[in-house]
Amino acid sequence: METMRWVDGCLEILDQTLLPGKAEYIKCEQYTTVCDAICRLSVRGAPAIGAAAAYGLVLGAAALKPAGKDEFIAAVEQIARNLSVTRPTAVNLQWALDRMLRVLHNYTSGNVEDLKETLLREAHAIYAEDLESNRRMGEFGEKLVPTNAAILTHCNAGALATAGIGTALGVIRAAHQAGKNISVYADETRPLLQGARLTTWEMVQEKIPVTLLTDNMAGYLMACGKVDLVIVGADRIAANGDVANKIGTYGVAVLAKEHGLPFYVAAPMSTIDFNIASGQGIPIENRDDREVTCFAGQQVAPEGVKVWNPAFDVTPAHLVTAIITDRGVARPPYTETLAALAGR
Ligand SMILES: CSC[C@@H](O)[C@@H](O)C(=O)COP(=O)(O)O
Repeated sequence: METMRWVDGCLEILDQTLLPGKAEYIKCEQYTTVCDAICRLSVRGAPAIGAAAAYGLVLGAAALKPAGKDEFIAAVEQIARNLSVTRPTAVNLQWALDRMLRVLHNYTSGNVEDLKETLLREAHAIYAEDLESNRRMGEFGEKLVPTNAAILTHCNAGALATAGIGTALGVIRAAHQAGKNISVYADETRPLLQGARLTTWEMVQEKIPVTLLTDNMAGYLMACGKVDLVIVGADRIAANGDVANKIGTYGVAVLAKEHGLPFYVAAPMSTIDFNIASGQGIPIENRDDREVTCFAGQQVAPEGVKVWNPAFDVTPAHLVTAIITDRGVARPPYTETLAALAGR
């Protein structure tokens, strides 16, 4: 099932808020519908947000009837700004929009209609490249997974978060395909349950053995000797290898260190932000209090209680055993190895 698809000039987004109960697509005819879908997490996961934003820009541009090219460019830049503020942490969102804006600025012909078509081709390219990048991460990462490994993952870094087989789950899929007899433990991932709702759904569909646990069970699971390694995705990786990912990832990394387990991060190069030196510079999204005070539509905390709801945390590079990218596997010191993979 595709995370999103381009049909007759519209973007259709699989509404992940309804999974696993219902698989329904939201038809986006206007870019503002894409903005809403990103904010509500109907489409989520760093690479998927980037691709959706690129298509959103195409929809916004298509609706413009400018007097001239300069006016068109200014209007598209404003649409890009509106898309870019929907979610601040996943750098793939800004990366994809920057790539679209480069096409916009480098276009030399005066014909706005042709430019709109060129923007659509770039959005398709972003989507197609992510698919291929997932495949390569799977190929590199699978080699790190021993036969019979029990793998703990957090949140959903799977097909639903990307255009292809996923980042962390892409590695898991590749290891499964290689006949390694692996099994998966999925953290439920409070508050929005991406692990319980999405990761287990993907694994069940693929017939990969999966066991669900609540987030506070991960330490005991490791202490019982039931985990061989951890693999997670990332929303933004700083130049020094500090990793921002779904809230709770940091705790899992600390636990992995305590139990002497490898902690791997799988992410495409588009997730690495060389403009940010360390995790301290990564913007962390804070979300609505109701995500914490309510559970499955039920109020579970007193009305008006103070809430802290950061959607992501930062795992320091020293807790990360290796970063599996689409260009190869980086090991510490990440400042050097990530730059080398990027050819910088
Ligand atoms: C391949 S996706 C990696 C990350 O984006 C994923 O682990 C994650 O944290 C997603 O958070 P979400 O808030 O669901 O967008």
